[in-house]
Amino acid sequence: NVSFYYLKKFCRTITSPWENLEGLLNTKFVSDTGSSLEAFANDKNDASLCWKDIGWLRSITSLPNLIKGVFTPEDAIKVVQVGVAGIIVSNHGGGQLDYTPATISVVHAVEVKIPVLMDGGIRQGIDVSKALALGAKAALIGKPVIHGLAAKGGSGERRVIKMRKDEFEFTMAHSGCPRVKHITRNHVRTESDSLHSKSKL
Ligand SMILES: Cc1cc2nc3c(=O)[nH]c(=O)nc-3n(C[C@H](O)[C@H](O)[C@H](O)COP(=O)(O)O)c2cc1C
Repeated sequence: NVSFYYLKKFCRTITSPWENLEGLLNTKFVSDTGSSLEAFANDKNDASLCWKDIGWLRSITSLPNLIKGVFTPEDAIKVVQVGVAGIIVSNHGGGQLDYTPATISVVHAVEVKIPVLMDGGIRQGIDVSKALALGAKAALIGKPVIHGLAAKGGSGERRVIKMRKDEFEFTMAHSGCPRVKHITRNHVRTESDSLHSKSKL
């Protein structure tokens, strides 16, 4: 069974020693009291982080800052006020809190003048088209790339990205969009569009 094989490979990857962190932290796993990796992650999370810290972040780099995890129009307005280069609409791949809405269902509501990117649940090239049609400048991919890496290493990652790119181009060709700029809001219909058109009848 191919998927079981990939799953086994994936599990082996995530439970093997964290070679990229070798020498930076103790990679020993202690199952009953939590791993040292967990302690490391907790140590890096600062619960006192707040909006004013964005100004400090901007002051220490000339690179463009993007704020990820924005989900509501209210937060998007705050992000614009603190002056970053862009927003990533994200629910962190659903990994933080169950029952958060799918990002594809909220991306259209984040209407700001800075670029809006989105991630979460991009599984086929057509999902990229949907995200762009709903106002995103770009769609980002998380877990599928990791699955490619687990299955076949670097070539697996490249293969996943190529597949998504080919599917995206296929979608564009079949919806009459020779260029990305030709993808418009009219290329998708959402549940709320259907409700509006019903109420007009
Ligand atoms: C192994 C793994 C680790 C992640 N770590 C972080 C993280 O430290 N911070 C964060 O904001 N998002 C993190 N994410 C979420 C991704 O950045 C991204 O938002 C998400 O994977 C996109 O959704 P998708 O996986 O459905 O494509 C992580 C995701 C995975 C799979």
